[in-house]
Amino acid sequence: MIRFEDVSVTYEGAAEATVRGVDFEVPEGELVLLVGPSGVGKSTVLGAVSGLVPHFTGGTLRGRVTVAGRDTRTHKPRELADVVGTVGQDPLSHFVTDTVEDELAYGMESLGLAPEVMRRRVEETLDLLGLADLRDRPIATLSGGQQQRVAIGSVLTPHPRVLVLDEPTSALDPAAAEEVLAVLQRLVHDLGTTVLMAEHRLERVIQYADQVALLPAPGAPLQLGSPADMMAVSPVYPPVVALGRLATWSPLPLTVRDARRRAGSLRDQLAPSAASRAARAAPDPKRGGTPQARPSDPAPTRRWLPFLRNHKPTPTTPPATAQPTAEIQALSVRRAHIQALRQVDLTITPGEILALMGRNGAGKSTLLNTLVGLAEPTTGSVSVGGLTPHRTPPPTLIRHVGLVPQEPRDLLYADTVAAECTAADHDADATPGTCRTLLSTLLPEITDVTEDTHPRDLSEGQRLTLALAVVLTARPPLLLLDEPTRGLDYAAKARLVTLLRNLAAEGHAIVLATHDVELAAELAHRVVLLADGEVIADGPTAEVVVSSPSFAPQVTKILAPQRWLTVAQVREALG
Ligand SMILES: Nc1ncnc2c1ncn2[C@@H]1O[C@H](COP(=O)(O)OP(=O)(O)OP(=O)(O)O)[C@@H](O)[C@H]1O
Ligand SMILES: Nc1ncnc2c1ncn2[C@@H]1O[C@H](COP(=O)(O)OP(=O)(O)OP(=O)(O)O)[C@@H](O)[C@H]1O
Repeated sequence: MIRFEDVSVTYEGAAEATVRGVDFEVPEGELVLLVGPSGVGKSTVLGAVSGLVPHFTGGTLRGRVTVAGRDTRTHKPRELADVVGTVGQDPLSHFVTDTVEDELAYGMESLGLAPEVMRRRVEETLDLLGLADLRDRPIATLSGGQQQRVAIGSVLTPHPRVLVLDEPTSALDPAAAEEVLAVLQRLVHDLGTTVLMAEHRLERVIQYADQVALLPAPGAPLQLGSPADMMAVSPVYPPVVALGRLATWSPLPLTVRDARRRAGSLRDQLAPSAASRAARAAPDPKRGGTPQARPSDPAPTRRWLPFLRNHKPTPTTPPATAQPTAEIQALSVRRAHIQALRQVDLTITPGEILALMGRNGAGKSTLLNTLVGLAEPTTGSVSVGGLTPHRTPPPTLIRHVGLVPQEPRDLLYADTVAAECTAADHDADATPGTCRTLLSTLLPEITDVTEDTHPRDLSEGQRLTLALAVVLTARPPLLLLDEPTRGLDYAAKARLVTLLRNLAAEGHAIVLATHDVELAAELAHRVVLLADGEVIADGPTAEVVVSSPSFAPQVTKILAPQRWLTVAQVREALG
């Protein structure tokens, strides 16, 4: 159904081809997962299937890509639209109409389907993707995850034979991701739909793949094989595989269920450390709970950019006497007729890393927005460093709080990476070069990107890192990140974890709104769960996530009833 014959793509101005010698086939009715580190060219391969590369992106495509027998060099994307449905990384750029129902119907209208067929498929898709309650809503008022579900729904309704999906679950909560993937699997199994999908959160998707197409490094040949074979050699792999590699299980487990079946002896080996951890763990006086295990590395340095040194500082529990960085009291926010937050109380203290979790639409972004003055309290109060955010002028506020938004492009407005960094230095009154240094430290590969690259042409991970560098340039005591691991591979995520731990050790308070349960398990001191605008749990990470089937990380599920959160903890305990 999809055939690549010795394909290489070179973007304009690039010294070398982004992908080269790509040669593989995807048979009809298979789901193939495209795996590889950030910036390796996954979106480029996907774009070559939908025709967006090179017709829309520019550059040169050598070799041949055919989809259902059509050559994508000679067929423009719209001439492939009846066969290929594409969801890119940025749902907003997809939408052509204003409301959910219109958007679901649009693709079918352009193909001239009969009104009764359109009606039926819209209803089916609203049900399948849990969008029925949102059918009349303007798309612009939906949360990030709700928008992503609409974007997926809008490509499903025309029943294309081929689906090309670039990180389709990146903004979805864990339960919604499972629902969407189950729908895709049904299409593959029941209708013979062919799916080519790139996704960084392999823990969510690997079990659905028939085959894995691996791009291990820039310019390296693409390898196609069974998920287990590819996971044995891939530089990127989910925690279940990391645990399998650590325990030398063969074949490698790909699901929590597989791993649980083999975990008996590992649990036995870990039992003494689990018992001694339990005995050591003193109740946390501040929160009345058991603190999670913490690395016992050297004391943190006070230097700015300490992550330059590759050390793991001890996450600090803030002293009880510390002045709060931010305080939220009885906060309610109404947006149009939607009650986005209800009576939220939250105190954020210096040095703490707090993960805000909850289903799509629970109110996480709204809460972050109130902290940076982008949303106003309807009732209640918000105070950051003693200031009321929505009444504070931005030049003052950026020194107190910075938000890396869900769509980094909402923050980036210059035409080049260099101009973006210069503007950030200027806005923050920082020494020229501060932003650029931050950027290269966060993402060493950024040196491959010229100063003149348009932020739009960066890969998703690169763009997010640029936005993070821009925000950090002003060194705000409160750093907010909305879904920061969207588009990041495991290595970039590990660098982000080190960076954020070090910032916290310096006294920065960090709040992450995230659906990435593995990130929360690894990084957060505390998890606040929101449901329908209300706080339903607030406590140490281990306590909040352990009891939740949706929010527990893979290692916790595999090794229960012992309470381990990450592979790193298990490795340390095994010595
Ligand atoms: N339109 C474009 N013009 C110039 N360079 C581009 C363009 N699109 C992508 N690139 C570059 O090509 C490389 C591969 O990008 P691509 O988005 O395909 O990688 P990716 O594997 O999908 O990355 P990620 O996982 O971070 O999304 C990156 O260095 C990127 O900067
Ligand atoms: N401008 C708006 N007008 C009306 N309703 C809105 C607006 N922005 C958000 N909402 C609604 O407020 C609720 C909370 O949205 P919010 O974006 O805070 O959720 P979230 O928890 O961040 O979701 P996600 O995980 O999908 O990003 C949702 O029901 C959303 O549809």
